[in-house]
Amino acid sequence: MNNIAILVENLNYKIGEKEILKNINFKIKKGEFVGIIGPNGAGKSTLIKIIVGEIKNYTGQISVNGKIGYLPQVQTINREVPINALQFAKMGAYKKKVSKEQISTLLKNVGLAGKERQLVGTMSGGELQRLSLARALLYNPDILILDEPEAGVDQMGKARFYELLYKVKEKKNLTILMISHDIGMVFEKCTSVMCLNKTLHCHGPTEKIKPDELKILFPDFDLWLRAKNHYEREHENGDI
Ligand SMILES: Nc1ncnc2c1ncn2[C@@H]1O[C@H](COP(=O)(O)OP(=O)(O)OP(=O)(O)O)[C@@H](O)[C@H]1O
Repeated sequence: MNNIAILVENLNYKIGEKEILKNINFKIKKGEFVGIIGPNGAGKSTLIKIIVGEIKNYTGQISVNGKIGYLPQVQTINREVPINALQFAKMGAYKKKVSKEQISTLLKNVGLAGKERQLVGTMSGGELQRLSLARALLYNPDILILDEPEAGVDQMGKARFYELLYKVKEKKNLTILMISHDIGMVFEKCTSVMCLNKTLHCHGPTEKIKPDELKILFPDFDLWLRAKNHYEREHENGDI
């Protein structure tokens, strides 16, 4: 288990008579950046909720080696609560004492320098996403789990965020598990891919997943190709 971050064995989960996840088995090694893809209703969020401990009535074994930092979707964050970026980030520290300077440095590292006093409700999707990352990092996780970080974030914000994630992963030797609907971005940034649709259809290093395997899962595969071409056009000058 030493070099394994997450081990899932014989996982099954039902809601009533409906099978949501069926016989899921996989290992994620430390330091991997894994993208979970699959159609709507495939069970991706359910799998993550099981790994982070939100859902408990499954059968099978889940072993997690390290502390998990969890980033829910931006849309689930309540923008009505009148708190500023500093207060929001500080919640990630739980009971640990952190100084304002520590948080300010972290905000700077995620590209939010000087935004300490800005109300969370007035932030863009991209800013809120990076603020959530700062909050999760304050907890010093070994494993970061993200549910659709691109939701509510524009294409450039998304590319910047994935680039930032990759840098943080390298610097802190994190393992990342991320649900995404942006197949193009997953193939650009992740080291491996998991294709889920109730069962695990394919799992392996990004370069070893064959387009034919994805075509079976995604009727709108052509859309992905268009998204990929768009991404390449936007990045032809090497900008992030
Ligand atoms: N509380 C619930 N009661 C009944 N069915 C549920 C419940 N939560 C999830 N489901 C069903 O479980 C299945 C998997 O849902 P889940 O949210 O994990 O899928 P997903 O792959 O994350 O989908 P999406 O990409 O649309 O977010 C879906 O068919 C969904 O309708």
